[in-house]
Amino acid sequence: MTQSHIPTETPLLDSVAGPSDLKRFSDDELARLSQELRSEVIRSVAQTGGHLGSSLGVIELTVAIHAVFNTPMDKLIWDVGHQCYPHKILTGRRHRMTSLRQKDGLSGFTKRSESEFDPFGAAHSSTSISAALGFAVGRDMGQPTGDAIAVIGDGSISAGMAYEALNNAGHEKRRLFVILNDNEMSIAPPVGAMSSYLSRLYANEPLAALRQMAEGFEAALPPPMREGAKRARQLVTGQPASGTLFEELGFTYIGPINGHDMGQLLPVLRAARARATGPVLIHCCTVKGKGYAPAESSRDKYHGVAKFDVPSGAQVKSKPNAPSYTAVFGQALCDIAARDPKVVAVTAAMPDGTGLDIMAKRFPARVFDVGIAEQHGVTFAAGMAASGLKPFCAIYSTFLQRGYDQVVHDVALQGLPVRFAIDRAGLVGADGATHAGAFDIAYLSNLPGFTVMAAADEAELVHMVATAAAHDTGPIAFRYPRGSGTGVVLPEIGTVLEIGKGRVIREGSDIAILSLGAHLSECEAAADLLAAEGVSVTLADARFAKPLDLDLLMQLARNHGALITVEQGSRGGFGAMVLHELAAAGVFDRGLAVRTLTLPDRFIDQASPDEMYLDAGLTRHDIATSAMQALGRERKVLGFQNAPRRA
Ligand SMILES: Cc1ncc(C[n+]2csc(CCOP(=O)(O)OP(=O)(O)O)c2C)c(N)n1
Ligand SMILES: CC(=O)[C@@H](O)[C@H](O)COP(=O)(O)O
Ligand SMILES: [Mg+2]
Repeated sequence: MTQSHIPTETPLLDSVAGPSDLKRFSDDELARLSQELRSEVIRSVAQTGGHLGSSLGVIELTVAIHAVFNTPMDKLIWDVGHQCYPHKILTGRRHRMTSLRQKDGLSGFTKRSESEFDPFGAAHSSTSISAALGFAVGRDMGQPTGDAIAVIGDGSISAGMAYEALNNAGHEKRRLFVILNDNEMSIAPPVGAMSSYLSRLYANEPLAALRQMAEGFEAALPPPMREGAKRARQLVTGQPASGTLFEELGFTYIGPINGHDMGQLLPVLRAARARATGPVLIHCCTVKGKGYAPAESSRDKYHGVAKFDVPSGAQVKSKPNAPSYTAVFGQALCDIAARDPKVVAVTAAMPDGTGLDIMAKRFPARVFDVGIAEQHGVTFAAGMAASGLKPFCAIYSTFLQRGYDQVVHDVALQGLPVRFAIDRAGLVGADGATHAGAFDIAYLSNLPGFTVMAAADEAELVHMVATAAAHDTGPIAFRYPRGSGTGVVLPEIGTVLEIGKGRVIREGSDIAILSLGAHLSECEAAADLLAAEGVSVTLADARFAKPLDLDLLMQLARNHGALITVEQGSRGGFGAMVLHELAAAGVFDRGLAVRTLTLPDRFIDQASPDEMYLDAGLTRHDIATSAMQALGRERKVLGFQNAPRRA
């Protein structure tokens, strides 16, 4: 710690090329740097959009950690990674911040391939403590790595995986730092007993001053804080080193401390770093959106924002021509819930993102927010289904991956009628590969007894919600993409679809395109391109990946020279199911040309959804080109390849 020496008019941030530069700043200068960093984050995210509120809440924490620890030798692991913008600025990526979340730009999360200061990639929550413990073991087994520090939010620590890691870390007793960034917010207001417990930890005024539970840490703190710590400990527990859940699990618990006060953060981190021999949990209280009034005063604390005007905080949002799939689902489910009191719904911490907020407003007692707990959410829904209720489990495709064994073991194996509403199916844009809904068709269609639907447009989605509500004989899922629908007229009330039946959209004779889900409009455009080339196309919407409409499939196979399947999903999904049936029926023996258009066998980097589908080879031109190739009319393909593509 040195005295302040840099003139106040000189921006400190300009002299920071990396975290090592922070070591020469005094504590006052680190506090000054924090303010500059806050302004920089606001200025930068105003131009790009992104996860602003969470990043503003960890400004001081980021500066303090980098000032005290020795990254990248020490491994700093941000849970979810959506709060890592100040970390990116301090770790040599300031000049690239205007590219955040765009094609070829900086990721909105931590990413190993992006920087040595991102030792572990993230975007799905609650993984940080496990990964940090892995690094700690690596260090203890001689790997060239230093301390491991996990920073995890109060929302993310509600997930089962975080408890599993705490449990294991408490048992391992290795030197490890967990910083609980408690801003009393998840995406939505936090829920659950753990959240209430954390609130109680600092609701008590003596604790709020400072709770310092270990003798060693007390001694290392400056005298005024030491006294406060002793008093707090005795007041609360009457005895040293026990009391909080974390301590019972084997951690040394420090806090709660004010995560925006460098006067508390720096000495506590220094003391912990100097003295820790086992796992330590430092409980920091922060404010989501801290220091930017529009964020602090908004309901969602500007968790995720579009580009915005800095003085007013007004976000630049384009006016969509059609309602979002999410809103259509939320309203359709609410309408059904109004008619059927057995309908209930489950969200894992995303009531607004899934559209369940609509039903929650009208039927609050029938919508269950379980916190970030997809695994529990699925089995909880299975239990409700077993009791005779009609649960809709609304989880993004990418996050349902977390609950896969529960889908298999608790739902499918028992044939329970849980309805899975799978939002964000397909490529989602700025959140990138971590959030792509790529795999659900594959991972659900292979399960015996599962019914899997995909909505071609928002009217179809309304029908699928009705179909799922009426389906009592086993699990059923329907998937739909992020963003606005196609603008079709919505039915007043959904029609229950015949299970396993597709529909023909237009009839032709040369080639059949069999689409599953929201790429139907792109297939229609491809059919138009082909028609302009003199190719007559039958276009069908499969509606069901499982059970497949075998009558329709065989009819398409019989009556056309080639068949193309198209889906917004990975290999191993709809196309694979079709190939399996075609092979079983022996159609290849009769010379049918088949192509399956899926996402490629690689992860697609962030960009706009259109750019991502272009990268994936799933544009109308790709579909038309494949069709021409399947028909053996190679020369015509050139025309399509040279045609302008969507940006
Ligand atoms: C497994 C998983 N489920 C859901 C999400 C969506 N999600 C991203 S951030 C977030 C809230 C995190 O809250 P917290 O950890 O308290 O961080 P804060 O934003 O408050 O800083 C949620 C639910 C996710 N990233 N991963
Ligand atoms: C960090 C995270 O996982 C969420 O905030 C996610 O970015 C939300 O995405 P949507 O905007 O699609 O709801
Ligand atoms: Mg939080």
